[in-house]
Amino acid sequence: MVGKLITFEGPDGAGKTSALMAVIPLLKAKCNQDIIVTREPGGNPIAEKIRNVILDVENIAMDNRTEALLYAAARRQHIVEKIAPALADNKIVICDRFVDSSIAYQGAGRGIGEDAVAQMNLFATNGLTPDLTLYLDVPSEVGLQRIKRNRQNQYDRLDQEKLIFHKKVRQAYLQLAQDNPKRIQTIDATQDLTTVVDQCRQVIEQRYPDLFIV
Ligand SMILES: Nc1ncnc2c1ncn2[C@@H]1O[C@H](COP(=O)(O)OP(=O)(O)OP(=O)(O)O)[C@@H](O)[C@H]1O
Ligand SMILES: Cc1cn([C@H]2C[C@H](O)[C@@H](COP(=O)(O)O)O2)c(=O)[nH]c1=O
Repeated sequence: MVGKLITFEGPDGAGKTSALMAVIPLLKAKCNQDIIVTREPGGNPIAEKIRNVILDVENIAMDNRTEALLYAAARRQHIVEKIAPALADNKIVICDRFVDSSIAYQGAGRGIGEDAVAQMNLFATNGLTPDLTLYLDVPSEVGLQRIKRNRQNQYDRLDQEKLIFHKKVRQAYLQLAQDNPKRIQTIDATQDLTTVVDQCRQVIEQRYPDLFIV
């Protein structure tokens, strides 16, 4: 594969989607390669259907390992249908969440174990790993407060989890960032959105100076 896979990660309410949507036009304006934007779980029709099942607030009976397997299944379909062909076509794929989310949420948050979830995802990804990950870090209280303030009518099954769950997720992300300092760049997402967007842009442009016309 010759393109680049760049992922955005972070706890719920960190501002990943907002930052990603704002940074894409800035990158596209300067980039000499095609950029596609996608998300997990989802990104193609089958994976979006799996997303709806996972996040449905009515599915309170869902077993933790079932949840982990569904995220991995959605990921597999997403990679096969969308990510791998785009990378083979030399595109830059920017993805809202990827395997790190499973390690943090299912591995740590649900308590399945980070190593077990990483192993399970190896089967789904066949070893595909992001070239660069932007981890938008916020304390769990801040992320949840943002969602409560602005998105209360769109609470999904994961958003509804207790604070302790979200704190475990954040700790796992911080550990992942510490263990993978070259791949994962941490951005303080408590800053205002303009600053966060500017820092995301700088990290990507500085990592790949050949791709951007400065
Ligand atoms: N830097 C910021 N400062 C204050 N509010 C922000 C900031 N970034 C995003 N928000 C607001 O926080 C809320 C959550 O943002 P967003 O949906 O982008 O987060 P997210 O990380 O994608 O969340 P989730 O993973 O739960 O979908 C939105 O209402 C957004 O307007
Ligand atoms: C990919 C992935 C996601 N999750 C969680 C994280 C969020 O709570 C939801 C996805 O919704 P968002 O609008 O994209 O934030 O799912 C997870 O637990 N495991 C995963 O692998």
